[in-house]
Amino acid sequence: MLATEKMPGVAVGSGVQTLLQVDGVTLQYKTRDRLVTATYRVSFDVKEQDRFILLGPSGCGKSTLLKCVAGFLSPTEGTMKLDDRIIDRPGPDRMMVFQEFDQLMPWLTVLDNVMFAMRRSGRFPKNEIKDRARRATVKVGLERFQDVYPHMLSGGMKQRVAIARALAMEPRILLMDEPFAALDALTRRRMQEELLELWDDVRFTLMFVTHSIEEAIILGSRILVLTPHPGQVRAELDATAYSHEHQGDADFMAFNRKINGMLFGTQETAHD
Ligand SMILES: Nc1ncnc2c1ncn2[C@@H]1O[C@H](COP(=O)(O)OP(=O)(O)OP(=O)(O)O)[C@@H](O)[C@H]1O
Repeated sequence: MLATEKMPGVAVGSGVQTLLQVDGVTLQYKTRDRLVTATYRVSFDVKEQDRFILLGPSGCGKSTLLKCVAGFLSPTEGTMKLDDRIIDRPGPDRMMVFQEFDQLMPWLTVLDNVMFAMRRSGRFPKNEIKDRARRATVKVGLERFQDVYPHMLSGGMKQRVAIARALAMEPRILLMDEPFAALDALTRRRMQEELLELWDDVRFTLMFVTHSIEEAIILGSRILVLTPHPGQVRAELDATAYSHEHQGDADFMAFNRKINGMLFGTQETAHD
């Protein structure tokens, strides 16, 4: 089935286990002369197989929240738990997928790129690494490209390698911070479609940061709308009903306007 259809009847993220619990999280940076509050008392849950979007204006703390999930910084207030365990450091159960253009090592083949992080982590028996890496590339549909170098791949394929490399570490959640922000509109759309297709095949749990309302609606199963700096939760929305095919539809446009109003208007905090 086409990935961009969001599968009516399949309850994405519902009835499945809560993976990540964020409870009243305030995040701050201490600089030499001031304290910057990036987010204020943010709470949300991410369930297995969610495509969970953090959406908000520049500076509202989206990246900071993602870094906290990754374990690079700790909350000043509140807790973050993954599988009921407090997150207090980085770990292979949370893999960050970086932007397409800086994430693969150009001198290594696809398979070697996937194996590199596995070797470094020391998590897997040496004699299993190659097989595991092969399985990860097969999972993302790149079995015929294992011995190819990154410059021979399309942008979408490079993204698949980066995701294969992350998935090979068997994370509980994939974290992506505005990976498509620098791309032209057509490429961006193709990458979004690729990501959804891959999600359809593999059903990983995804946390994705964007400040594009449209991208959030297309990619997300759930959208957390944050207020301007410091970020607070304005709303948590179900976006399972919308995808690329619905982009010009009245419903899609109305949903877009609703979110736009939440971000830039005066709408009250809401949950639906
Ligand atoms: N290392 C840092 N030291 C001090 N302040 C920081 C640091 N990183 C981010 N900030 C501040 O924290 C706030 C949140 O930043 P963050 O990058 O998380 O926002 P964002 O929503 O991801 O923004 P954007 O969409 O522009 O990437 C901003 O006011 C930013 O200036």
